[in-house]
Amino acid sequence: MANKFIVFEGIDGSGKTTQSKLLAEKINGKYTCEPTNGDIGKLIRDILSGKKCEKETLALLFAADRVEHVVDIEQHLKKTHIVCDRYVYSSMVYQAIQGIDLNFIMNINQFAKKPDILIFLDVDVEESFKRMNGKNKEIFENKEMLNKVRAKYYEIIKKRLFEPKYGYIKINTTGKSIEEVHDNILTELREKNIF
Ligand SMILES: Nc1ncnc2c1ncn2[C@@H]1O[C@H](COP(=O)(O)OP(=O)(O)OP(=O)(O)O)[C@@H](O)[C@H]1O
Ligand SMILES: Cc1cn([C@H]2C[C@H](O)[C@@H](COP(=O)(O)O)O2)c(=O)[nH]c1=O
Repeated sequence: MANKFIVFEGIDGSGKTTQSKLLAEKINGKYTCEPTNGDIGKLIRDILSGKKCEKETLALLFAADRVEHVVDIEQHLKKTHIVCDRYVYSSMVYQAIQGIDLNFIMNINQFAKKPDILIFLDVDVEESFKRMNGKNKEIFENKEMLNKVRAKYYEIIKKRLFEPKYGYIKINTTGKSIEEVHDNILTELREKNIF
């Protein structure tokens, strides 16, 4: 069976990093994330922490970071599964909400590799704020914004934009423990015969 490329998406504080690391460990895969820890990813994190930047520049930086990331993903897929914490769908959501045209976003990300599955971790915004507990999120730190982000994820999935090979898994994490969400994910992956 070929190694799988699995992507986690969801609003800030939905549990992506927690769950993607748990899944990567469970399936002996490699955890990766966007923005990456490379030079472009580091520049993006500087911007996200408050450095001024035009929204078009940020969209291009995420796409540029993704160019390097996709090369890395392709290499590692030869040897192991990949579990990715945020990917092109975050650009389709966050940059679109910032006012960037979706066709432009898809065009600058046209090289992005389609994942095998997208796991969308849904959560009530109120709960996500409690979980983030003051984490410094300059650009996207308000409930109205995160509600727009959540709605945009639903829109993308409904329209099946950049549809993964085996489709989507949607997990509602509100009121669930980390372990319960992890178990839900494993169950859904087995039901889709991903593993
Ligand atoms: N199901 C859960 N119940 C309660 N707390 C959780 C749950 N999942 C994650 N957390 C906690 O919520 C916080 C955010 O989790 P995590 O960093 O995994 O979210 P994230 O979606 O990656 O957030 P971001 O997009 O902001 O990086 C962490 O402190 C984590 O321990
Ligand atoms: C990949 C990607 C991310 N973003 C935004 C979404 C988040 O608010 C931050 C990343 O923060 P995290 O705590 O590391 O998840 O960046 C974006 O706007 N566009 C993207 O493509």
